[in-house]
Amino acid sequence: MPFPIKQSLRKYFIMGSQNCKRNPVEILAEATEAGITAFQFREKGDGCLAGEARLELGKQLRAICKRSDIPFIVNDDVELANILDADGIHVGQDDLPVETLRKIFPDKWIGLSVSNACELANSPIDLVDYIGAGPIFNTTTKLDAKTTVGLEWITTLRKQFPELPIVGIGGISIENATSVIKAGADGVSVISAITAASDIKEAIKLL
Ligand SMILES: Cc1ncc(COP(=O)(O)OP(=O)(O)O)c(N)n1
Ligand SMILES: Cc1ncsc1CCOP(=O)(O)O
Ligand SMILES: [Mg+2]
Repeated sequence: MPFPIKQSLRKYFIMGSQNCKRNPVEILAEATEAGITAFQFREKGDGCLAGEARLELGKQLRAICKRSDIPFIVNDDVELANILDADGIHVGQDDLPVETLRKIFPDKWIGLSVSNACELANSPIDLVDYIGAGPIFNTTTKLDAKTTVGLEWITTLRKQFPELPIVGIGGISIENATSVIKAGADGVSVISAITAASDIKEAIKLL
């Protein structure tokens, strides 16, 4: 993995076509020009693409990340991560276990969502490359999001794991992003702060 992980987590954009009011390929191209540091393809939820259409979009988004030299992470789907030659995969607590994933992908980044102390106790942190901590604030983007955990969750994780790459997620905006970093995260991961922005480049600059 040629990318420095903590720097890559700094402005981590997550998106699928279901999050976009216009062409996702154009949105990602603008976002990379504006300085996002990593991208996660998350084609999931109401109105998302499936089958060939999903794969075709994935290929186009993957090509943009390659051109822009930023990591391309696939959400949940091992087969898609393989086909698209992703740099990493992001999974949650109900997805494929990290122990299995690490055997399949010895060299790809594995990101794991950790939302509370119970999940943390059951997570093989030594096998993951980074943690997605949240939802930090209220979000309407993910309908089945867990209970909002607040900035305290970042502080707690950082105290326990001084060196672990941590990215905050959930309801992160231009206005509150700094508080997530001050709490100890290496970066912010956002969907709507970018996809719903009237000026994507300005939003990324302000983030
Ligand atoms: C960076 C990052 N953090 C958390 C998540 C959420 O993953 P998960 O809990 O598996 O939920 P879905 O995204 O699969 O709905 C994420 N995707 N990225
Ligand atoms: C995928 C995900 N996981 C936890 S909250 C969330 C959605 C984040 O979207 P937004 O940045 O629009 O709140
Ligand atoms: Mg998942």
